[in-house]
Amino acid sequence: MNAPVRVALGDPLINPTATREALIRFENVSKRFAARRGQAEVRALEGIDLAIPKGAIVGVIGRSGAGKSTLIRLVNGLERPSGGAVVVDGVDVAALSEKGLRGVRGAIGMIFQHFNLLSSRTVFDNVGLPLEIAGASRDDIRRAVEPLLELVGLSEKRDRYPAELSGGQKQRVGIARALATNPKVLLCDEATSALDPETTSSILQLLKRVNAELGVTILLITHEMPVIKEICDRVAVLEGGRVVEEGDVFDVLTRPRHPTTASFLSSVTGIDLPADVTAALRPEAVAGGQAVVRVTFTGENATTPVISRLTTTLGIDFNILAGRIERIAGRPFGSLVVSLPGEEPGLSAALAALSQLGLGAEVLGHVA
Ligand SMILES: Nc1ncnc2c1ncn2[C@@H]1O[C@H](COP(=O)(O)OP(=O)(O)OP(=O)(O)O)[C@@H](O)[C@H]1O
Repeated sequence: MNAPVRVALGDPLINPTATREALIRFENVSKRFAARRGQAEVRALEGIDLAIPKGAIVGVIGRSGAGKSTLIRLVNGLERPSGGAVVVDGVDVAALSEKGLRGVRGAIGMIFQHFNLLSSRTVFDNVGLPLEIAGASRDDIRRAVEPLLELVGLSEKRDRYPAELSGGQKQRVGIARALATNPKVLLCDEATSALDPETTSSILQLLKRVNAELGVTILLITHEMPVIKEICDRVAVLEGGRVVEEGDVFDVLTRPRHPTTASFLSSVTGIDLPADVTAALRPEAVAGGQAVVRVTFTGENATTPVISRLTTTLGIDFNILAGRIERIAGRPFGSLVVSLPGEEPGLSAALAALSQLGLGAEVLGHVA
């Protein structure tokens, strides 16, 4: 028998600045792109109802073509909805004129997958650009830009040009520029998709700081579940232009209700079984064989040694085939794959006992 698994628990990490009050609200929003030259009309978004709480970091995940870019571009009026309302800080941006939109855009910063920096301008001048456009004085620009360069760790690169920077540094410039007008909202359009995993992590940590220290509400779109897992408080899953699942990140990632969500999850909460076990798995019970069961446990039920509870309660030994403990939204989530006697009624009794302990249990298959 392997040693009991002990899980050290901290308090759930809840973003202290997030409130229930919505800063952005999508109300029954639809977006259609008109038919063009032999192409049918595209229904990019349908019936979107979504609230982005003030101070939260909210992620929208979906596959290519799900409607993520369209959704985020509705917030700053880069796209207009075909129906419904997009309310930002009490203002329906869909109802604004171009002039009205320019006013609202100052309160909304945006960063992009490919950074969108001006190659002929230095780091300092890229960051100061939105203020320059707004007519700020050179002194005011300096007073705003210098602390932002400090925040993103690029004070020493202020006179460099984008071509002299790494991808991560370019995105840091993008973030500083997006913050120059002191926005309430930061929109992130696949902001880490062009970066390697380590750089992605450092940019996500920077976004977390921006949220915590400046109180900026963040709405990000991504096709990568690890991004959601690392920094978001809430997540919405978009599929075919509709929100198919939405909620607190820990709840959605540990108890996905929609198959699309589940399919995104294998990279963050799945376990790779040993190849010989995978190859031997069969759907039906094998006489005298073992059932392969995935047992999951969350922060609430992981305070005591999971394995010893199972053996003392169930009175049976079993083998651990694989296991891993994740942190999702700052809270522990563990998965163990075990094999135990697969014949009935013993198997059903074991599954019922696992459930009574508050543990998730899913039979993955059977082996001889
Ligand atoms: N300007 C446009 N004209 C016509 N169709 C469009 C336009 N913009 C987007 N679409 C269509 O709307 C749907 C949603 O596109 P969108 O770019 O929002 O998806 P996405 O989830 O961001 O995809 P990706 O991850 O590939 O960027 C797609 O079918 C796309 O082809």
